[in-house]
Amino acid sequence: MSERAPVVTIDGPSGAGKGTISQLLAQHLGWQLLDSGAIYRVLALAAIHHNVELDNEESITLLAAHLDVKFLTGTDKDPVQVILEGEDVTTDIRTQECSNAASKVAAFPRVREALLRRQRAFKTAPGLIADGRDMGTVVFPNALAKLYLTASAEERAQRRYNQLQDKGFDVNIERLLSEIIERDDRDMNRPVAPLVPAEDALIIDTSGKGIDEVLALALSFINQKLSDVN
Ligand SMILES: Nc1ncnc2c1ncn2[C@@H]1O[C@H](COP(=O)(O)OP(=O)(O)O)[C@@H](O)[C@H]1O
Ligand SMILES: Nc1ccn([C@@H]2O[C@H](COP(=O)(O)OP(=O)(O)O)[C@@H](O)[C@H]2O)c(=O)n1
Repeated sequence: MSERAPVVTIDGPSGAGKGTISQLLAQHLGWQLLDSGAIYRVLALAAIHHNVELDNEESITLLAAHLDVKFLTGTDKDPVQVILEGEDVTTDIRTQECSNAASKVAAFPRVREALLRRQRAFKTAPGLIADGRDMGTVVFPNALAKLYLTASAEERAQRRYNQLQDKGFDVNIERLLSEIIERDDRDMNRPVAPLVPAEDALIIDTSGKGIDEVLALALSFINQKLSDVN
């Protein structure tokens, strides 16, 4: 692990474009990528597989401490392949059930604590792009550049609807919108590591902006920060 590897954090609510921009940045810069949401999703799936109640903080914390998850290089469609206890769960963790369950288990302080070291271990040379909800506020407070992406709930629900349909899931836009609003509310109002922009984050409202435009804004901010330290 490198103490000096630069970190760029990308936080924000569901469907804001974090995963897309993080993958493009990681490719462009040749840096590591941490999809922290995938860790909470895998934990939720493990709880469901092992019949652990989602409201039992102690059992979920134990599961988090012993979570057997691997992230492998995937395909163009799914650049990261997620393996839980030897099983490929790349698609399974993207269901609406798993999204909602992830946001429930993520609200427990001890669960978050148990996953901290695992997330920080992703910081290796030449640098890290960290995607999540508390990357710039809690996990990497000294990050070189912090971005906070957002968009209207309606636009985020529409994007997620298109994305899930493309993956072959059967989805309902009204349900998706109400679940996104409910999940935003839970993520923003939990007692630990709530979803909030870091004080020094650049906030980008991606409503009405294309992916290329958001990427260009992010890259110019990161390049400025990189040139400030060199
Ligand atoms: N600026 C954008 N404009 C339009 N669609 C976008 C934009 N950013 C991302 N998307 C699309 O929205 C969907 C959700 O984006 P994603 O990156 O998974 O969001 P998040 O990681 O914040 O939940 C993806 O299908 C992606 O291609
Ligand atoms: N750093 C993070 C990342 C995700 N999460 C939780 O995990 C859930 C799923 O995260 P995600 O990033 O995969 O979700 P999407 O933005 O892809 O919808 C979120 O709703 C959060 O509750 C978190 O608490 N902290």
